[in-house]
Amino acid sequence: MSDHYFGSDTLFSTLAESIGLIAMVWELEPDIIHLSEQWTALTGHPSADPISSAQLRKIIHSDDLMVMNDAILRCLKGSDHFYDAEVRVLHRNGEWIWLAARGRVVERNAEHRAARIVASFLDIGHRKRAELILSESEQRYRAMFNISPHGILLTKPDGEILSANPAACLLTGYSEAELIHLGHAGLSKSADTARSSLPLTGLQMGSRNGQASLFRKDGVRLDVALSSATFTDQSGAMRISVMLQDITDSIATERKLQRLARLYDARSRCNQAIIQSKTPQALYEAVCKIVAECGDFGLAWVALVDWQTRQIKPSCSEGRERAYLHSAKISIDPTIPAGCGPLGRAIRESRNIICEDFQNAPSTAPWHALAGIHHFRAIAVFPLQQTGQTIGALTLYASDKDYFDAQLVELLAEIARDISFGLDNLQRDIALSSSEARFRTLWETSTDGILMMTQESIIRYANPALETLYGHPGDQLLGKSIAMLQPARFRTSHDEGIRRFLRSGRRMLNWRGASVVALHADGHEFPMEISFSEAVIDGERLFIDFMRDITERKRANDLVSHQNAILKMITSSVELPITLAAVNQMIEGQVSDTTCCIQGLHESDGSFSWQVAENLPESFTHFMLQLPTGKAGLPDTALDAARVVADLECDPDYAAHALLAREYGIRGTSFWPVQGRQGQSLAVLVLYHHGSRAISEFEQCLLPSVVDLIGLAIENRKSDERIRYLAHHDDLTGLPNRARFMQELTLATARAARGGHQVGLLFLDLDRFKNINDTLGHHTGDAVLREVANRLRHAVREVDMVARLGGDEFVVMAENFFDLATLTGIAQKLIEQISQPMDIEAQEFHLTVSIGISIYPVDGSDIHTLIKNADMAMYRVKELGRNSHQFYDEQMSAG
Ligand SMILES: Nc1nc2c(ncn2[C@@H]2O[C@H](COP(=O)(O)OP(=O)(O)OP(=O)(O)O)[C@@H](O)[C@H]2O)c(=O)[nH]1
Repeated sequence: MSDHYFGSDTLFSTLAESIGLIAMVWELEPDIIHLSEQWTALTGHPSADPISSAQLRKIIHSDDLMVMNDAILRCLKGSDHFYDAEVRVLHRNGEWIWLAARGRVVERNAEHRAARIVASFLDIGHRKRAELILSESEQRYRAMFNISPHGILLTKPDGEILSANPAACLLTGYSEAELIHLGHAGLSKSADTARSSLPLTGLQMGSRNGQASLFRKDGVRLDVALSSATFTDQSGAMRISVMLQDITDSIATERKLQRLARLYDARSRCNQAIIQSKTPQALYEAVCKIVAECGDFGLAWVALVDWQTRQIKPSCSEGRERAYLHSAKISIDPTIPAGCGPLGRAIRESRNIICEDFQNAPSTAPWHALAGIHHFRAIAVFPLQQTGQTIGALTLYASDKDYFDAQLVELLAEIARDISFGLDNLQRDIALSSSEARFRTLWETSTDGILMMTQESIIRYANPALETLYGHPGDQLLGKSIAMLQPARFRTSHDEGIRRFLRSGRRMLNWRGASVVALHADGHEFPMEISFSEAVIDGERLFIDFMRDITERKRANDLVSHQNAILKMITSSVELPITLAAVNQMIEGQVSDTTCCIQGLHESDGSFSWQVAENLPESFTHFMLQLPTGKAGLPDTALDAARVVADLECDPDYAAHALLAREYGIRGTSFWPVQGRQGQSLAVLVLYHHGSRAISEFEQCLLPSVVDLIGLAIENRKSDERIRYLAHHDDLTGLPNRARFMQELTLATARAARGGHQVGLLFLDLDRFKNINDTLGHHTGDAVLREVANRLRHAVREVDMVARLGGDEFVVMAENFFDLATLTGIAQKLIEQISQPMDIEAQEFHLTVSIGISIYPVDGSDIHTLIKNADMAMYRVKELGRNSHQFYDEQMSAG
């Protein structure tokens, strides 16, 4: 402030200085501003010299000039004061400082215009800085409030909403006004009153952090994260700022993750159940329970389908809404609405069907009302398959729409596939266990020996029958070479066979029913039928051998084929000794340690006259043959009934030949009488046993039939002989018959033709034989004929043949005669013999005979001509008076 001014008004000056407030005195005309020292203190500018208003304006911030102008203008317009004109003044140090100016008009001119203004300044820099910070903070808060992506509510502690930012409006779907109207409580209630109310716990409690659910205006439930802070507003009232962050998605994701984690757990638990379940029903129940629990499904159930009736039947169900199934009608019949729902389609089409809005989908219309009661909003159906065929479905109901996201569906589908897989396994297991049981039974109870051997012929497995078959305990077989079951001579060919097969696949042996020779543990060999197959068991290629002891079968077959051979021999007229030798051989093949002898009876005297015993020493059989029946040889009863002598040495009846028997290594014997069809004794079959033993059951069966066979052979032989005899002999007289005679005549004429000699043929016909028949009967006639034959046979040489042609006609054939006189001599001798009286049946007969003679080749070059001519000559004799003979001559034929 200038000295002259302040100096001239000491009071004012003193006042100004003392209070330190007055900074300037502005004389408006002329424009002079006097500055005090306080100005200097405030602005750093000198105050000794007055300045003009223009100079003042230069150091006032351009933004604030208007403020200064307004203040002055107000004074100029008549106001005496101006207050708090806040302006920025450039401090001498170059910084802007805030000053609040307050002025007063202290002098006016005659026109009452302000002539002098006194102004004081207050340093308001501190306040301005505070205001700035506050303003910036406020701006930041406002900005944050308005543009925050998170909802912010300003509330009273009682939950009344005072303000809501745009994000909160966006989040909740309500306007700010609506929110203010609703308050906390309203937000935590759904607009849809049917839905449950979830409290905004965090808001109500005013906790700093929390989580809550609220319902949007459109009814959608939101999950929000809460972050609240309590503060006091300018009025000192307590306020709460609540920040809402929509975490619905992350909560949903988290829930899904949790649900998935639970379902993954469920899957592993299901897999456990699949392994542990023994039946499909147990599997369904276990899986249903697990899935319902882990997936938080209101209902999980397994439906089974009956394809014939098209009915769906719940196999099991789990979940709090199980009652749904009592009322729900579900089918797979596509012709009715109940069959066109997700379950019906899923089963028919064998595919997963997910319905994310169960209560609104057209296809689920039949169940909308019921589903509403049970809060089902989404459904997922996963068909279950067994061996490729859909047998039902796993069906799950969730209380939220869109519950089944892709990941969940995939997981549940996997569980369904696991169940299907489990069902197949279970079926396989059941089949396997029943097959295993069957196999076990077969393995353990089979009468066939079964062994499995490696490619190296090492025995891997052997069943109990095999042990019995070979006489080796099982533990002695396992791990051993199969060679121990084979006679040494077959081992090399077995090994070569296996090697060849492994190399080329060629089978030299019949794999089904090959006959081999097996070696028993006790060293004996026995016939075995063996069938092979190949299998890979536990990764190892094995040969499986099925073995059957065919000793009995072979014996039976041998027996049958032997019997057939013997029967053939019998019917083929093979010599009896050869046939009986075959019988002995058959018995010796069937009965171990036995040698046979068949001792035949002489037909006439009943003594043993022949024997067949090719395997007994001749000295022994000769000795035995000599022994009379009932003495030391065969027992008295040998021809009547079979008898067994187990040990000759212990039987006093056989003391005589026990010694001899021992010499030939014979201990026991048995006798089997052979009888003919009429019960007549034919022979005895004698079995000599090399050890002391009783007859076995088999032998008891075998030997009677063998004995019959022997009887048949002997009788057949006799019949044969008879037939053969009758074929060539006259049954009545025993003379060769016509057929035989014709053969012999043929041969004789052939010989004569070759040798150039002659054959004489004498044709005999008894004279008036008919009378005998007629008077005394045929029987006597037969006796006469036999006597005639006898006489004729004895009347001629051995070389001359006598035959009966039939009736009372006989022929004599003479070869190698010298002349006709020889033939005449024969004829006369025959006539003479016949004419001798015959005593037959106490009567005497006198017979004569007429004889015609022809000679080969002169009287006929063939036998028929020869016979005819002899016959003609005989008739000539008859004509001439009988009882004589005639040679044929050609005139007889002419006559
Ligand atoms: N007893 C018996 N009579 C037989 C047999 N075969 C034929 N006769 C009979 O033998 C008789 C043969 O008679 P013939 O040769 O025709 O006549 P005959 O009485 O001998 O008279 P002649 O030959 O003219 O001298 C017939 O009565 C036959 O029935 C037979 O086997 N036994």
